Amino acid sequence: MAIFYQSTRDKSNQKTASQAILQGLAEDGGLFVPVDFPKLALDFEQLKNATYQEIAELVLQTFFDDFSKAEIHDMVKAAYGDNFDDPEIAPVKQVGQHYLLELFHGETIAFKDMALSILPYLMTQAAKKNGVTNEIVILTATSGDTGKAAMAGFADVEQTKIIVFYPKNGVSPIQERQMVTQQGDNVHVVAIDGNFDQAQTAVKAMFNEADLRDKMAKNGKQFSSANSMNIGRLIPQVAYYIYAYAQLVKKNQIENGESVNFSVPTGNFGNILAAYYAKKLGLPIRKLICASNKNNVLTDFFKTGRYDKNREFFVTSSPSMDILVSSNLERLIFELTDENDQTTGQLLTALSTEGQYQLTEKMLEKLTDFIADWADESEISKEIQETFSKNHYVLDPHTAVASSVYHKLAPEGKTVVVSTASPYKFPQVVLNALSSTAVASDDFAAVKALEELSETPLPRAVKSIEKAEVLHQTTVEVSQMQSEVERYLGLK
Ligand SMILES: N[C@@H](CCOP(=O)(O)O)C(=O)O
Repeated sequence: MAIFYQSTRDKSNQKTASQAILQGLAEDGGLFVPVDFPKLALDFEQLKNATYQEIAELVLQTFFDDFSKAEIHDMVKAAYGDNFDDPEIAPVKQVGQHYLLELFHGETIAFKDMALSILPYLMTQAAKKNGVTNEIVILTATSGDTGKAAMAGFADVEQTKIIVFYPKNGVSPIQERQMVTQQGDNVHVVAIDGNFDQAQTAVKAMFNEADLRDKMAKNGKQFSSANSMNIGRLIPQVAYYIYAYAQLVKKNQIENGESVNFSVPTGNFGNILAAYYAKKLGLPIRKLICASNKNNVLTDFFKTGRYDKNREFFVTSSPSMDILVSSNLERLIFELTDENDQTTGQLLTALSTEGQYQLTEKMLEKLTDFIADWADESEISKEIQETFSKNHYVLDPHTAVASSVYHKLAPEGKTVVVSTASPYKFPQVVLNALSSTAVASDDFAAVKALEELSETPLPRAVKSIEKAEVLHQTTVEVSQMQSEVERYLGLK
């Protein structure tokens, strides 16, 4: 059965998987979702012995069926190899009474590598498949992790250019250094005087700005996305939920068929939506814990059905989650409206014009798969400190949010906390949580102090940037983002 993808704002706008990946965002501003959601009879007696790569192949073959099995096999093999520093790719560790799914063993030590190591292959193969000879310009907004992972993935990939926008004062010093030292002839990273929401809104607007699109086309270029609005970013993330479950069965931690919870640090709603898609596919999941930091717009949404971004935007110690407009929620809203593209469009228009929308009672009743809460800065710090003193395990601040919220909600059943980044991306915050006396003059001093204190191996991703040359220093106002894109692409 061929799977088609429809826009959440116009169901008649349908594409094959490869076309949807190439496009990134639908012309009408909507996000692509499967027309018929696939189901799999997941046999964990077999899957418990599968490698990460085999599970990734299964997931990609199921969702992206206009790629051949051989193509998917080759792409998976190239994407998940010794670029990961753990042969298991996404190991599951027991910490106390729960489990941690470590998603930070890729090149840029954040969970974004799980999808961005394969997206460049999917993109270039999709271009071939559809006879697209245009240069594909990957336009990306980041609050810290996506940007570096996307650049690492697309650096020097033929027929592509990548442009990344990040909030100048809204990422950690290590995240920023990872980005500004990125090499590659097709890579451009730009700081903005604004926050992630402003960056993402401007990026989305550029996709569908008619004049810009024409100019791009006349110059043999077209946009795509490396953010989770691109279905090609989202679906590879489904694999690690299935793999985690298979590992728990293999280690006799759960019975085959037993439902588990996943606690997911949530910002743009991509990671937790991938978990929800895993559940729809057939994975036994009890509750999805949507864990937020002080930017707790999603906690309020799940508790009340009102999405209201009219609130203060906080810069926190978990910057990748500093988001008030969670893009992927649109895919869930589309389902809550019984796939009504008109209603979805109206709610999302209300969000951009009034900054809020309210679900009906009927829609709210359908939100049973999720529970939600948030952690403030002192709870994050306490969680890092307690996890280390009890288990000698160092959490990064994002994972600490998910762990803290898991402890707060204490759901029935076994829980996997999704660990989305290495603590070495946020050394000052983690060091301060672990020691009240340690002082570090800068982030690399904090890295060293943290390494000594925690005896946690230092990843090569951090070692390699300490002395690396800064290659990108552009900063623009939000209102100048489009003109910076045009300048870089030689469109003016
Ligand atoms: N958390 C993100 C923000 C963008 O999210 P994405 O999953 O849609 O790429 C980041 O680190 O940049």
